[in-house]
Amino acid sequence: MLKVHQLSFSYNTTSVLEQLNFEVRQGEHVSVIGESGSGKSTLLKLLHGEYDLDQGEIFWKDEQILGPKYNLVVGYEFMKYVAQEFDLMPFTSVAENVGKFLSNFYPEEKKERIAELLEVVELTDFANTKVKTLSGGQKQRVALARAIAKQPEIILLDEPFSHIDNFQKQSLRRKVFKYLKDKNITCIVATHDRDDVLGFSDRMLVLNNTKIAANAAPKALYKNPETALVAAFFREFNSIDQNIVYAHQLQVVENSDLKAKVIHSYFKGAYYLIEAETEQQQLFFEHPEPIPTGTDVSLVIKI
Ligand SMILES: Nc1ncnc2c1ncn2[C@@H]1O[C@H](COP(=O)(O)OP(=O)(O)OP(=O)(O)O)[C@@H](O)[C@H]1O
Repeated sequence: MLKVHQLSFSYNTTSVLEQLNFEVRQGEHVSVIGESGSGKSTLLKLLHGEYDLDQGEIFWKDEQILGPKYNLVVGYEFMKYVAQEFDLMPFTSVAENVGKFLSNFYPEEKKERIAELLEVVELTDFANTKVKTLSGGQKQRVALARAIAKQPEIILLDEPFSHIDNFQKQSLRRKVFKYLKDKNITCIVATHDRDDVLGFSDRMLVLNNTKIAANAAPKALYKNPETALVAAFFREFNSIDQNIVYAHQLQVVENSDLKAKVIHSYFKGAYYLIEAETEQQQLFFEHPEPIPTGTDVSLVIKI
């Protein structure tokens, strides 16, 4: 169990996180979301022991996570952190990078383990390629494989799939998160991508204004987002009479009190996102077909 108690941290005089309290169980998958600059990366670095806290404490089981003031070497055996910048060995092969922290004592087992890890991150064909010749996304996958090589108890991932193209992202995400769940590895992911959260996270921590604005299951927050910040993370939404209404919850009908004029139709694949305006506000709704600009429509909220 990870326990964070009254954690406060500032860079020089700028307060970034104030009095955070939360817990994460062994094997749990928790996402940390929030606007750019809300402190997601800082929180992961603090959990990793990279900085000294201003206040509060962090425990993994019975061990207190301490910053550089108390620890000569940053980090702990049971914890791995994959930062946005990956610290790889550029002139050695993918396989050597992945196996860097594995013991050479049982070379056959080491080889098998590296093969298993390369399979998880879909880099089997690149085992002998030098890291310096890889793309950003491939490097990110090497960093992921290296982090899980020694089976940590807890892994901290900062935007883990940000460099990976859409062709591979979906399957890679499923493989990596399934691997972590199967091995009961606690996983904390800082992300901007709702697809990293929906379908994978047990819980979401929302950072806003130095505080935890929400801490709940993604489904609960999706169904009842409460704030624009949370709703915007999931999908396009409107604020109607101070209620959050997702674009897919607005439907065109023959006649209603909510009337709007269409401004633009955006092709979104399975549907069109229609931008419209009433006398008071701009509205977005989803529709199976484009609607000509200037068309008057009546809308109802369909919950
Ligand atoms: N080393 C540093 N020194 C001083 N200020 C910093 C440092 N690192 C981050 N900050 C500031 O702390 C705040 C939080 O930054 P952080 O990188 O944790 O946010 P984030 O939520 O991870 O952002 P993003 O989503 O853009 O990665 C920002 O205002 C940032 O400018």
